[in-house]
Amino acid sequence: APPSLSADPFDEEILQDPLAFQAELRDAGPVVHLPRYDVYGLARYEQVHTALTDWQSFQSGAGVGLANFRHEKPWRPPSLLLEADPPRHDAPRAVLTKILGPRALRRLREAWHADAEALVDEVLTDTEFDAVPALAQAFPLRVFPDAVGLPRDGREHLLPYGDHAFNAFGPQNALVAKGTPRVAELSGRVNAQCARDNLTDGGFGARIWAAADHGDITHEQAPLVVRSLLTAGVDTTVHALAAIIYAFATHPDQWQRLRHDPALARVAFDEAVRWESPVQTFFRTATTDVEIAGTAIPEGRKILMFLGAANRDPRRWTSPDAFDLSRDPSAHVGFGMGLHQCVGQHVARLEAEALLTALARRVRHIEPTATPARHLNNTLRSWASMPIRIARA
Ligand code: HEM
Ligand SMILES: O=C(O)c1ccc(C2CC2)cc1
Repeated sequence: APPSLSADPFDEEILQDPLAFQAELRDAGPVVHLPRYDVYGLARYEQVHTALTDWQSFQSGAGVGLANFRHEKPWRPPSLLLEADPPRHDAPRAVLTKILGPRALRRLREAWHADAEALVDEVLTDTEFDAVPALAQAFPLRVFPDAVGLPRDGREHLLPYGDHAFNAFGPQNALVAKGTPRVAELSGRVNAQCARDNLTDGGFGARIWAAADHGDITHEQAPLVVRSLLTAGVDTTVHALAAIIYAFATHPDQWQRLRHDPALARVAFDEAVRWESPVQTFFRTATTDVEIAGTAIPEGRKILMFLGAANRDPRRWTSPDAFDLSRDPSAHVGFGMGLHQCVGQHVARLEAEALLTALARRVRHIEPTATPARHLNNTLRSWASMPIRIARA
């Protein structure tokens, strides 16, 4: 039988600072039973990579949270991408691959770089501010809803909706209870924003509906595919941008490297996603009795993949805890891997590149002015506030 650890991975102390627990998990073995939830934990890069790429043995269709959709009703209709396996997964995935691909984003590049410069100019009228609201939240909320084609009003529901959705992948703990009173209202608002007549022409949303007109997906599927963008596309990038700013505020030498070579913005984004892993965990369900690293996992059991732990596994990475722009972070699992690998990663990368390029030109020095405050979430590694001081270039 595999080793077991009695800790609760979703305990608030562990969510606040998960690194020691993740090291304990990795060292306990390639597969660790977690009796607290009767799930199997994978924290080493090799096993997480195996589970992510073997979608037949480790399925998403029973949900990618602790809840097993075969036994309990999901809190919302399952995603046609995240919580679907082939063949159901195929058409919606092909539609988003086209709409969110690097080529499709070329038309946004110039506008997003200009928006980033405008925002940074506004923010830098002060030299001390909280980077979370001022930059990490402000920039995605300035460019992404417009790119989707959302109306101006009602955007304030996106962050709390996503925060609850990411909590809901975990157990029914206090973090989920915190969001429950607002679920009906938030869901109503977000679902309304997926309706065709609420989406402006040319945006990602209208293009999803046009794909239904073209017969690539059905008109019943279209609003759910738009919902995927609204669920996955806001909180993730907000916390990734916060992670990038935190990484550079605490590694001034790396900031100077970026300033001298702005082309490093792209690798800086992936290194920050590896180092912080804004999406920390996801589950899979054993499709049949399956074996991984010599451990038998019975059909129907949940497997908990610690993406953040895999991204800091010393068996895979040299000096994993270092934030280092000279490494090649491209094999990180911060966007998943294989069939379900993040289809929105190019959108996220473009947002980060635009903001980082604007900051690198204007800011000579960044430093924390107080201990930053974590925002706790069952799935997201996130920040509530990050007070910094900058020196203008
Ligand atoms: C830094 C920001 C982001 C991070 C860290 C992130 C992370 C991830 C991860 C780990 C997965 C794989 C889930 C799994 O294997 O079960 C994923 C899938 C997905 N992401 Fe992202 N994501 C980010 C940004 C975005 C954005 C901006 C969008 C939309 C524009 C998006 C849309 C999606 C969708 C639709 C899926 C499901 C893909 C599928 O199941 O085929 N993500 N993301
Ligand atoms: O399709 C969705 O609704 C969806 C929700 C959350 C994510 C997380 C991984 C970024 C991905 C997709």
